[in-house]
Amino acid sequence: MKIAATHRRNGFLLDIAIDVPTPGTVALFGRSGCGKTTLANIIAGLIQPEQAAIEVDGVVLEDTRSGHRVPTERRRIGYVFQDARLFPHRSVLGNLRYGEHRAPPTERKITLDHVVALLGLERLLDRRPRELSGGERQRVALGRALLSQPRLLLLDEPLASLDVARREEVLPYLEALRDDLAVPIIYVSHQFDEVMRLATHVVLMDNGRVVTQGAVEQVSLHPQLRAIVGAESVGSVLGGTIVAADPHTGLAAVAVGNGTLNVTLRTARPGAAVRVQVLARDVILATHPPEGLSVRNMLEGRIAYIVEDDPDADLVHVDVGGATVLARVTRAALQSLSLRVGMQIWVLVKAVSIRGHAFLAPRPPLQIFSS
Ligand SMILES: Nc1ncnc2c1ncn2[C@@H]1O[C@H](COP(=O)(O)OP(=O)(O)OP(=O)(O)O)[C@@H](O)[C@H]1O
Repeated sequence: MKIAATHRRNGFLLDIAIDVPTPGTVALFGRSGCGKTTLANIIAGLIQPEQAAIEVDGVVLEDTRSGHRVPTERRRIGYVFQDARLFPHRSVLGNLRYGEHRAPPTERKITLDHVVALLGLERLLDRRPRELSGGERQRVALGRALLSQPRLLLLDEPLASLDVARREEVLPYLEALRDDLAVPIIYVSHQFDEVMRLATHVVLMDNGRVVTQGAVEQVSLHPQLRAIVGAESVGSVLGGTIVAADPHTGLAAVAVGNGTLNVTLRTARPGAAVRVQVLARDVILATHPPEGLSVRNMLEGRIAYIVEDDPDADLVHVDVGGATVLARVTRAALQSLSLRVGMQIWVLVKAVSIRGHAFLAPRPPLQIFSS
């Protein structure tokens, strides 16, 4: 998928270039007003930009240089907004059928049965949208978009109107959708925990431009992230593999870098890929391997960088064997421990401070063809 766009509006300039392999989930992440929705609308064909070159899976949707422009209704983009925008007078099934009818007959690969099972809609089919919770409405909107057989799913903050409990309810469905179908997804968000759970590629945007883009692990270390998520939420995302899982305690041992972290994971399966986030404020550094502590998570590493965070504290980047842990350390502690680049160091973190999510990389699609 290649997306390049330049667009000027009321003094705001959007100037973006993204080139990522498909399928996958690309998160457009940035603070309010940075241009995420503008870019999504350009991709959908709802805004005509000054310049654009948009190609999804080898199909050119727009190329302003040659004057080629596929009209919005023929782009085959499944656009899901913050509010579900369901037809109020139709049942859930009727809304799903509407999506189905929009699909070109030759492209009907994603079936109604598959979508209903994937999004857990079995018991809701006869209901009207007003009889659904916000999370259920979003699941139906996702189903309707999928049944239009999109070449791209464009999800613009689909969880933003939901409370925390409802968001948690919908997120596993989004994960299932990402892992089960080979439809490329663009996911607009300003919640980093959603990005960490869903994205295979993150585009960090600021003021209409790309600050950085790449894997979540890499983007989590970028200094400009702090301005968006806040100093308290700065932390590194580490990719790992589950080596052991205890269903009784809910704790899983996750191999990360050259060590192991114990992480609370609801659904843990040995061998599965996971991402864990360790907040910089929760990390303790020790210059010698400590003994007699209750903390069970300890990684050995070397200090790679020390970056000023604010007038009183620094962010210490510790390489723990190919992965990086961030630690927020006061200037006073930095000096009293004589921390410096290259130094051997032990990283300690409480299991409850680690957020973990099972993560499956996209794989070839299941057999979802109608018989
Ligand atoms: N219809 C419009 N007319 C003029 N300017 C607009 C319009 N919509 C958005 N803008 C401006 O364009 C810029 C980008 O807005 P956009 O909605 O794309 O940002 P965003 O990152 O999606 O923000 P949010 O997370 O709040 O939805 C902002 O400066 C905004 O004020």
